[in-house]
Amino acid sequence: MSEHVLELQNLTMQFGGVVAVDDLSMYVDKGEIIALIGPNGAGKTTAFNMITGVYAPTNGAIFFNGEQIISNHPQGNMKKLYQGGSAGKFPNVMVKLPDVITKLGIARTFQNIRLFKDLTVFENVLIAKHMRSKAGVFAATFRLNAKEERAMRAETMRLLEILELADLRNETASNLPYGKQRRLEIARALATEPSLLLLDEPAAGMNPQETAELTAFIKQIRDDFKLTVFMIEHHMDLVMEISDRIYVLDFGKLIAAGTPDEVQNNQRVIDAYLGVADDA
Ligand SMILES: Nc1ncnc2c1ncn2[C@@H]1O[C@H](COP(=O)(O)OP(=O)(O)OP(=O)(O)O)[C@@H](O)[C@H]1O
Repeated sequence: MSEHVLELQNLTMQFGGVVAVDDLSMYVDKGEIIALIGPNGAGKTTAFNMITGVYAPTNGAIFFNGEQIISNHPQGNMKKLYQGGSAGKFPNVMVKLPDVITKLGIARTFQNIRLFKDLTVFENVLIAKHMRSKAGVFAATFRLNAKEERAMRAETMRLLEILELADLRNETASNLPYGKQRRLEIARALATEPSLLLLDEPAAGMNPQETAELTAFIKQIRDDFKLTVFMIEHHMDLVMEISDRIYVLDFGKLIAAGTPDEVQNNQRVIDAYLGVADDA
């Protein structure tokens, strides 16, 4: 049994003959900010998609707080096609859908911002809150539980205040400046009360000023919400400043892991990635 908040064991994701993630093993500990980096197409988002139940891995297992939550081995046609490692190591099959993963306490944001663009800031966060509620969105829609609904509205307001979005609560999401949309996306993730927050390129499209603000913001929410943060990011300034440890993927394979100093000085990483990263 693992004691890590998140542990991936020999994860492989194969799309037909394409091995997107190849035998990836790694862990994230409580309170850490961990970055997953690598060139375009290295398999980073695919790794997030396996952790959050979007894809069932072709092989391997995922543990959350020491408990196995996902496990699989090549099945059907994939038995012949399989090119990853560690075949035969994971006999049991355990699959979970994204909403179940969310309820366990793992939340994520996406590379392309996914908000309800025509709804207000408040409504966007309130809907995310319902994801975690016992009564669910159905009950909320038909006002089946007025007391719970009131509590959720109050919690939504409190969250917006902490994240400095309260003044914008009645603004339509699509009218927000880009940096605030990203912040709202993170607010939506936090509304589901996660203990582990996955951020997929949170600084994508941001200018240096917005990136610097985001760096401080991620540290702040890690502390305020007692989170563990696992993020994919191309902005090396942000990654090097904020990360406790960094994992580097290249063509689906883990090529390095270590502190920012260790990774920056790793020749394999320099060859594979860092030389081009700042242009990304
Ligand atoms: N649903 C899918 N079907 C087929 N191939 C896929 C699918 N999703 C991802 N891939 C392939 O898997 C590989 C890894 O893609 P992925 O998006 O995980 O990389 P990435 O490291 O997140 O890249 P980027 O930094 O550009 O976002 C790529 O070759 C991609 O084309």
